[in-house]
Amino acid sequence: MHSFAYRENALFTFSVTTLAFICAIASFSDNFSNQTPSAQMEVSLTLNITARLAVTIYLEHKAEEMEVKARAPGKIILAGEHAVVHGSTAVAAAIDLYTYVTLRLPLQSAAENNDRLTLQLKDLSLEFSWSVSRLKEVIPCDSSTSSPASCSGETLKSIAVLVEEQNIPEEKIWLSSGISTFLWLYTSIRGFSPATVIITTELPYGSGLGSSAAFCVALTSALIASSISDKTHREGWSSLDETNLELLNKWAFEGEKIIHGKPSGIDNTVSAYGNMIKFCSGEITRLQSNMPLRMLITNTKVGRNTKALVSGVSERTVRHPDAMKSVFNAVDSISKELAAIIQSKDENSVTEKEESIKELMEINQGLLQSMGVSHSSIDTVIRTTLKHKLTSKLTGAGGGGCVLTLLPTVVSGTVVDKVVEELESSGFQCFTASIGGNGAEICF
Ligand SMILES: Nc1ncnc2c1ncn2[C@@H]1O[C@H](COP(=O)(O)OP(=O)(O)O)[C@@H](O)[C@H]1O
Ligand SMILES: C[C@@](O)(CCOP(=O)(O)O)CC(=O)O
Ligand SMILES: [Mg+2]
Repeated sequence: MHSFAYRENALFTFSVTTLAFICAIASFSDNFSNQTPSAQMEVSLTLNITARLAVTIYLEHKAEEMEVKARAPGKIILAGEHAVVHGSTAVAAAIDLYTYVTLRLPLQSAAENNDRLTLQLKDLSLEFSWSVSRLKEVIPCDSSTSSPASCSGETLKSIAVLVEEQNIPEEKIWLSSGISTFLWLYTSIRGFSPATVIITTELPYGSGLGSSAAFCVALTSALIASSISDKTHREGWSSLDETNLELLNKWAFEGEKIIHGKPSGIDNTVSAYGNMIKFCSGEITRLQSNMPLRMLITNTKVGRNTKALVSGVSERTVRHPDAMKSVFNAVDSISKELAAIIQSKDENSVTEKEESIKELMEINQGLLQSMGVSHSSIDTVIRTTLKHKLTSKLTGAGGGGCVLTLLPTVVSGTVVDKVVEELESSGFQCFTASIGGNGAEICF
């Protein structure tokens, strides 16, 4: 339906432009040679621009497809990972590293000749493709629904068959859950229709910076945007309205369930809404930071899998429910205190606030250790930064992945350079990212 609207629009603009073009030729041709050279030049320029416009619109129409782009950011968790899955409070912030999705939908006539759903993962030079009839044959039809619903075990099994057929290279087998999620979200939101979906990302995969959530949020944003009726072209990125944000966040959470098993929802929420949030059992409080917050991010490059780490903590909780309850309670207090410090407008100097944050990060890291999600590579980062009196904690699921190091305002660039040099000489990769930026955005 919306594809038609787009085509009619293009045809209308094309006709008007062509008419203007013909009128211009008619009115100028008779007396063109009688004009001064500068007037002749002006006429030629007008005709040239009009002709170019007409050709561009004609080509756009001939392309016979509609394109929607979306992007969603990764995140850091300042306090509360894992415990948040068990009902504790956590604090997270969006970072300025994004996953981008381009959705190309063929218009009606072109769709008749193209019956494929294609997924291109550009950074990995991988392409996966299914005929729409194959998708219809394998995925139960009731999976297409207008409101967010969970993927049933039966549907997930059927989708796994479609993923297996793609013969993913063994060294990239970790992508399987992402591709299953793609098929589930696409067919649930857009049904069984052809398209090409192109994905690129600035986030490292499986490193604690929320690549899975950014992927689910960006994909869902593009899918939802494709059915928004007002597709007036706007320059640059624009955010979605509250209703669509809420809808896409619910869908992205369902996607995260396929990848994480039992996600808390904090990653998709911060990726969708951006900024800095306090999150507890689905309840979101947007935080307004009243102090500078600089973090160094170190990627240990030790691969790990969030699903396995989350289920490891759950198993430990089943074995030692009382002890783990106390651990989760302690994390809850840390996150609440951290959120209060960040937002506080009182006279305490920035240095005092930074000292408190440092200590809270240290306690949080100790508790993450007791949940069994740290790693020797994380310990190496912690030891290296501590030599320079800097405090670090893991971020995300742990087990390797990324580590955050607080960079207080008094710390000089020379010290930071030294720490980075030392960390990188151990084979780690360091970078800084701006904290608390925009959430999901779309572009037509
Ligand atoms: N751009 C992407 N394309 C396809 N799958 C992705 C993409 N980004 C993330 N994923 C999926 O998410 C998984 C990583 O998620 P996870 O283990 O939660 O770590 P993190 O979210 O910290 O990066 C990958 O193994 C893959 O299945
Ligand atoms: C461990 C956890 O708290 C965060 C996982 O983040 P990531 O997938 O490692 O980026 C899990 C969750 O909250 O869903
Ligand atoms: Mg994840």
